[in-house]
Amino acid sequence: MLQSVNFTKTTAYKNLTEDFKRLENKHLKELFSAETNRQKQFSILWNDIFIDYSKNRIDAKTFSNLISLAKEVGLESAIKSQFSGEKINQTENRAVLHTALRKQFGQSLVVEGKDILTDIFAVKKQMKEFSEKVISGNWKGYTGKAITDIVNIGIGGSDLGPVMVTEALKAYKNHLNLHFVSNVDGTHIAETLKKCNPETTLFLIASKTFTTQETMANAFSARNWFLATAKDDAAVSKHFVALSTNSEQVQKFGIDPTNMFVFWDWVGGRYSLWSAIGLSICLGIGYDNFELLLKGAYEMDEHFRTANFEENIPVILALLGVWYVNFFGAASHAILPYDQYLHRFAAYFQQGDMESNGKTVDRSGKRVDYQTGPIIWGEPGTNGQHAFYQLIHQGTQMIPADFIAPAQSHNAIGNHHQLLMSNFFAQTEALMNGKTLDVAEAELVKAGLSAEEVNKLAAFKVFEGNKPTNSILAKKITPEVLGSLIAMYEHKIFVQGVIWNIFSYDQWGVELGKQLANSILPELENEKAIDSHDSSTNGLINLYKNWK
Ligand SMILES: O=P(O)(O)OC[C@H]1O[C@H](O)[C@H](O)[C@@H](O)[C@@H]1O
Repeated sequence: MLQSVNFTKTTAYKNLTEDFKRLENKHLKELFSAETNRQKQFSILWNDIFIDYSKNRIDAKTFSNLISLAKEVGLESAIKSQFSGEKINQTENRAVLHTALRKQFGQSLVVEGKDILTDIFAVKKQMKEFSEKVISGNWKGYTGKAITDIVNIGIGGSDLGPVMVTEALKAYKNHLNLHFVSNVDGTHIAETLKKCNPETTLFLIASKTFTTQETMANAFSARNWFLATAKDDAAVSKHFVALSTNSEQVQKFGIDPTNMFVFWDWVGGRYSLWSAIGLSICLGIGYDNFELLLKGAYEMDEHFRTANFEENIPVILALLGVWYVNFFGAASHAILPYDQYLHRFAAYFQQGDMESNGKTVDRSGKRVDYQTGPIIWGEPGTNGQHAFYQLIHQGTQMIPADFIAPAQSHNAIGNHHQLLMSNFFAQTEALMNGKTLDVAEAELVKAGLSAEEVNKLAAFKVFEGNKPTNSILAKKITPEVLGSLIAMYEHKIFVQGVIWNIFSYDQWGVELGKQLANSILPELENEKAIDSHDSSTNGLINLYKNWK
């Protein structure tokens, strides 16, 4: 079981406090000139991924104290607990075993006396056979036509992962058109169905619980739309399949149990793309590529599980994050992929990270007196450069950022990739070095400005620099590399949760809004004025009722 340790009371934390005093006002430029082999010291080449964390505000001593922190909070045994299937998600009394889904054929994992890989491999086989049948055109719709369009209906973890992965691996896409409907806003399903033909559309109803309001509403609307043309309940089985842990609800909805792809309560929603929830991935890029994605994740699992902390990528990234959140007071962390295909990567980890570590109560049930999970955000470069990088460069907040780029593009058109990469390299360099007042003045003088104008303008052209970044350079974004990158962030999140002494695998914080929406829903169904809430909520509801 996970130990409950307040990391701010450890010796390592005390030492880090001293490190902070030493480094708080030290410029990264100074650190680089003091250590000529700094990149070598603070980087890891692993498979086809290179992690350069040298542009961080640490020195060798801080690095070693951060590693000690991981040791002191019992990270080693926490990793063992997670991988072996202990019920570390204590508030839900569940194991956390998305890593089991990535195990390779021929392996086993016995949890509570049962080899859980037997069931996992059985579902994978079902996914392989089904996806191959649909892709080849052998799976026919109710009028005998092959499937052309797949609509995944799901939300949160039953949507974001498949969306992100199928976008990231679009270069591997086959002929099937993929659509994702998540929002309960009728616009989402309506606009999607406009593009589909009921005879050739396959719906995947993706929901771990099969009770999620948004997903069920969209699923019922999709079925009504389908039956309006098919006019035969028996046709549903050729066009609707379920990805879920809840067979009872799946059957109630009317989906044939043979069309159900199961997973288990030990797969957290935001960690479920590796499970049956990944069926849309198999359909979109083929089962073999899905297996490669799992393989890449498995390799990262093995690295995380076995590498010394000093060489352990997720552990190091997590510790650097803690360093900025808890010592420098960073409130957010940016994920900035220089790859258009990764345009949903940051959005995916908004759920992955913020739903996991957005907690205020520690594992003993007490309110924490330190900061926990940061706000995760980001957009692909170079678009972000022309939008929000201003604040990263010259704003008052410290925003540690991960820059991710592939050395090889899937679309080598002209010199596009060189243009992209020149920006990737330039940004972290600029964030680190900044621009001094002297340089800013000299540039203005060179541009022919008068002394007075130089004096007026120079301050605005100064970049303090000293902004920490990680550069994550991959050879190419293949399914395997993507799998490794996703698993890398998953483990980073876990490590941070262990250090912050919080439960990373529950998400009680999403419940209150759901509860209140359920109590408000019947109030919207009649014309009566509402007075059961505060004046703001009553006023809003009543105005809505007047206007609708
Ligand atoms: O897969 P489902 O059971 O439909 O859940 C979908 C999503 O909704 C929940 O409210 C949680 O916030 C998410 O963690 C989950 O992924």
